[in-house]
Amino acid sequence: ASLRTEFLGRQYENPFMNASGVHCLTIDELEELSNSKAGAFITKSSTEVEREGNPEPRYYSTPLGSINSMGLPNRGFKYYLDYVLDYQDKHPAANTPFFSVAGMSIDENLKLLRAIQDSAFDGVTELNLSCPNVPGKPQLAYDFEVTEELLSKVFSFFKKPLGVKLPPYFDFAHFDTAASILNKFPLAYVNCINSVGNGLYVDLETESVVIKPKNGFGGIGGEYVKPTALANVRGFYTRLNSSIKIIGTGGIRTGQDAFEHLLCGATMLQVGTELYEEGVSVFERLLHELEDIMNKKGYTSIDEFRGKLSSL
Ligand SMILES: O=C(O)c1[nH]c(=O)[nH]c(=O)c1I
Repeated sequence: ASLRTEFLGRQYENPFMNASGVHCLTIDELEELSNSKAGAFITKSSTEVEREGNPEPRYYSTPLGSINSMGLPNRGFKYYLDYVLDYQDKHPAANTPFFSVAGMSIDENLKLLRAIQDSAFDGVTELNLSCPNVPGKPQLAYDFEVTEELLSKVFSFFKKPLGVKLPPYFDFAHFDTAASILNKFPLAYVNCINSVGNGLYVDLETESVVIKPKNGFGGIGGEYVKPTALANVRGFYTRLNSSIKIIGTGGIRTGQDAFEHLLCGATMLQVGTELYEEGVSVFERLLHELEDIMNKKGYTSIDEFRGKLSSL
């Protein structure tokens, strides 16, 4: 079976990539991703100015996943733009890394996107509308009016491929409203889901929370979130114009999880918690496990089953 994937007119050896935020804060981490079996990779969401992020401990792994309240630490927009432009020059034949942006305000998002539009960047941009961990900042994509206002301003000038990173939704009315807004714009894709916001993990021994920021509240990832991730992938796959592709993120720990996301309609697949725990070797394991499942089922390409989830 072949895992070759076409996404936004570009060919990828396989659909796997890192979830923004994991293993992508420094050039060393980005280079390790570039040299791994990942089909693609993406930078840490950046803001105009470098950020320390929240006080530690701010990430904690559990048997079933993870909780994080990193607080948008990043080296600043210029650090990542310089990296991706340098990457384009050094690897003219390869696919340029994806670039993630998470401005702290509408104006900052517009400023960063204008800079990308005016630059030589020829890759795909991901606008993060769903960071749950900046104290005092609600997740943009839970405010439908602001989301629509931002996207209409963005698409008045941004002409390069742009996707949005969405938080999980939990109500059909929200799927319907979000999709009706997103369908108004020439979006390249939606990425479902970001971590499930503001969960709480308790340590029995210490009778305490496990991360310092926000009294222990943080975004949940890993096995806990797969049913929600699959529901959001499927919910948008069945509501959005077919021109808007889906990136599936959330709970991908095995080839089986990857297969399920593809069956629900995902094209690219992002790995967060499992990559954090296992390192970049996770990609080799995942693509072999996915290939084995496809061979057992008699599929030679992903196109044969993508989106073909049956109802009863
Ligand atoms: O705390 C973070 O840095 C963070 N953590 C997440 O789980 N998702 C996000 O989009 C972000 I920007």
